[in-house]
Amino acid sequence: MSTHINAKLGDIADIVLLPGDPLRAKYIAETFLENPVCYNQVRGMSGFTGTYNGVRVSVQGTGMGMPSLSIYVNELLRFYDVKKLIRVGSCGAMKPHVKIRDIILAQGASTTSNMNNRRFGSVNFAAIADFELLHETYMTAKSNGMKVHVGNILSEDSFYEDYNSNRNAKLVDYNILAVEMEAAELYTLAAKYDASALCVLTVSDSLVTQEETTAEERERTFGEMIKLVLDTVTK
Ligand SMILES: O=P(O)(O)O[C@H]1O[C@H](CO)[C@@H](O)[C@H]1O
Ligand SMILES: O=c1cc[nH]c(=O)[nH]1
Repeated sequence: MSTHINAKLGDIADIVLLPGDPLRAKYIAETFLENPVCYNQVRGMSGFTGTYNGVRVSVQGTGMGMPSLSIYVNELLRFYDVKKLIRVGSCGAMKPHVKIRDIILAQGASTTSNMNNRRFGSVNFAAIADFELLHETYMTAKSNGMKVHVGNILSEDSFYEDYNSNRNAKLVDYNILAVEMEAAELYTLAAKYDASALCVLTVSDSLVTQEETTAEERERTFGEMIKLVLDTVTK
């Protein structure tokens, strides 16, 4: 048992999917996993373990933002020996060619967060995905005929920013595909604890066109992303 996760060692699988929303964790467990068992309800941040293709997989909500994700990922890595962590999140598209409902594999995560400044001082640590996990997920997508974007994203500290600021224009020039709020911390912690991590995102809205998906559409397209990830990690 750790401070924020009320589970015994062994209750949580080696492979954990990480949605920001704990209700999405419940939806994923109930829709995609066989025999899901809830191992955590502390603060309503649900965690479940079940099987997919006969392989044990867990799904743990992380909350929104890097400080919240950091708590859950630290505890999964330090106290539950988790080896593979795949964030399954939503994001806002920043480039015009990235459309609503598209899927992004975040090869790297640039960040505005102060968490890495505190860790590394003047060094700008490059928070990157695990190469094998990224490659395997990309190959699964290709063999399923799915189009995915692969590239650099922005992990932002606050949701309500002025996204049309000059800063964002600069980031777009430098090929930042989309914005979300957790990947950089996930990648940094995975590097520290020698684990494999990847962030897979579905575009829920566009900062370019101001379009948004409906809740129903989001559920359906998130399903495509979840299946891609589960098919990859249970091969
Ligand atoms: O859909 P999730 O996984 O929560 O991800 C995105 O949505 C939240 C903001 O609405 C942030 O957590 C952001 O990263
Ligand atoms: O963090 C996020 C997630 C979705 N859309 C955004 O604009 N930002």
